[in-house]
Amino acid sequence: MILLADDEPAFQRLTAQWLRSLGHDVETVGDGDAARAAFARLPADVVLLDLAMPPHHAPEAGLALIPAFAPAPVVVMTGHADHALALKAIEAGAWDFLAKPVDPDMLQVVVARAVERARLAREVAQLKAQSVGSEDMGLAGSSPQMTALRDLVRRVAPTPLPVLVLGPSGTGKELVARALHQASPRAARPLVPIHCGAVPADLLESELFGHLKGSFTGAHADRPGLVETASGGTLFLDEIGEMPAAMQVKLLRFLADGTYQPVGARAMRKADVRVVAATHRDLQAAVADGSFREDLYYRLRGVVLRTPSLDERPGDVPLLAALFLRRAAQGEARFTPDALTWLTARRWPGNVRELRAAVECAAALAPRGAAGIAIAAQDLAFATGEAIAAPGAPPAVQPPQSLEAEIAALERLRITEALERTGHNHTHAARELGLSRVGLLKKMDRMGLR
Ligand SMILES: Nc1ncnc2c1ncn2[C@@H]1O[C@H](COP(=O)(O)OP(=O)(O)OP(=O)(O)O)[C@@H](O)[C@H]1O
Repeated sequence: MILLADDEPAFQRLTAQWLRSLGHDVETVGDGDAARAAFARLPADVVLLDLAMPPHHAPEAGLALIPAFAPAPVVVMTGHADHALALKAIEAGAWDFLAKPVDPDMLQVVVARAVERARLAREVAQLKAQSVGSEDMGLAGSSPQMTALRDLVRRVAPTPLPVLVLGPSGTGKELVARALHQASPRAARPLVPIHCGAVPADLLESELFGHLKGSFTGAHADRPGLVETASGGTLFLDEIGEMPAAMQVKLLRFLADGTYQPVGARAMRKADVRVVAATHRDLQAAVADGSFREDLYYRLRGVVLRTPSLDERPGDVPLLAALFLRRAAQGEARFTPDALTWLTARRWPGNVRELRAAVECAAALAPRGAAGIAIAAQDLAFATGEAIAAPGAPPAVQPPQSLEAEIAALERLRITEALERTGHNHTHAARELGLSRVGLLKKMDRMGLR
């Protein structure tokens, strides 16, 4: 479908007639707001846009409109003498331009190219969506929990149902939202994320639903909201549990029938958006204590997906660590056996995010030998701030392997600390540790510390 936005009735009529005679579906509108609203309702494949239309008649307002139609190719129509403006439009993301009065043959060629481009973009998105069906969709892990989660994502993605993703912090809730979008028929349209807790409460409404020029101090121009930007695609409401009460009502109305009101606007608008929300908070408890609306909770939870913590699937730790190491290291890289033991023995309260950060940090700091980098337990401990070894100093904390090994590591740590504190005076260090001098020396011999 082609959206033709032009305020001259005669031009609109004749152009639409010509395009229809060439076999295209055409919808016509006479101003910028109507163009945006029509696109939000039903995203067109191609947009033909006159840059100087009501309500502003200023070409700058037309230029500002161009991104709202992404990813549809936009063909702008300018006056013959407006070459500079046409170039600005291309910079702003327009696909092509036509000079007015428009030559019908030229129009036919430009529109055919733009339609072909839109078709190719759709095809690429479809192929991508099919291929994600066979891979891990970016959600790595071979545990039964992750396999079940991926299965659910594949089943839910093609539906228009709203999805609520629940799980502790750092477990991949945003990745699930991306996988849902990528495997859905909306993949060619944008996925628009918003962190509901990061935007100040008084700005959230305008951020989500947009505003009209002059609707509040500082609103110097009309601005589309994220709902409009996500039109035809997916809106990801991250940390939905942080959404202020006043916004919860407005979001509820939008979820009920797809309508919303930009700040300062009189009329309602409509957008076709699939909503995925996520939170690490216990939403049911928030409903019980009155901080989250019950009706909104039930609207959001069309389908509930849960991302498991790493504690629930420790078997995924080596696999994820190897994945992050492959991504972070350029060239050969591996973990030493003690590093793998350390990784699986440790708990990861920050979940995959913490694991990823530790591996990336260790990979960046590890020295590169001829055979690439080998990351040891010590490097990981250093990366997580658990053991800061001074250059040349004996390793501070060894990875806990068994109770015996843990006791030995602690003994070694206490002895090296005491020696450092006493300037390597064996008598003083022994006294501090509650040992005889000979006893300390024997231990130091055994540990190779002399
Ligand atoms: N299964 C996974 N496979 C690969 N990477 C993962 C996986 N799960 C999480 N990650 C990575 O871990 C990091 C955190 O993931 P993400 O932001 O999706 O978590 P989250 O649950 O949304 O966190 P928060 O609740 O703090 O917003 C990201 O870098 C992400 O790429």
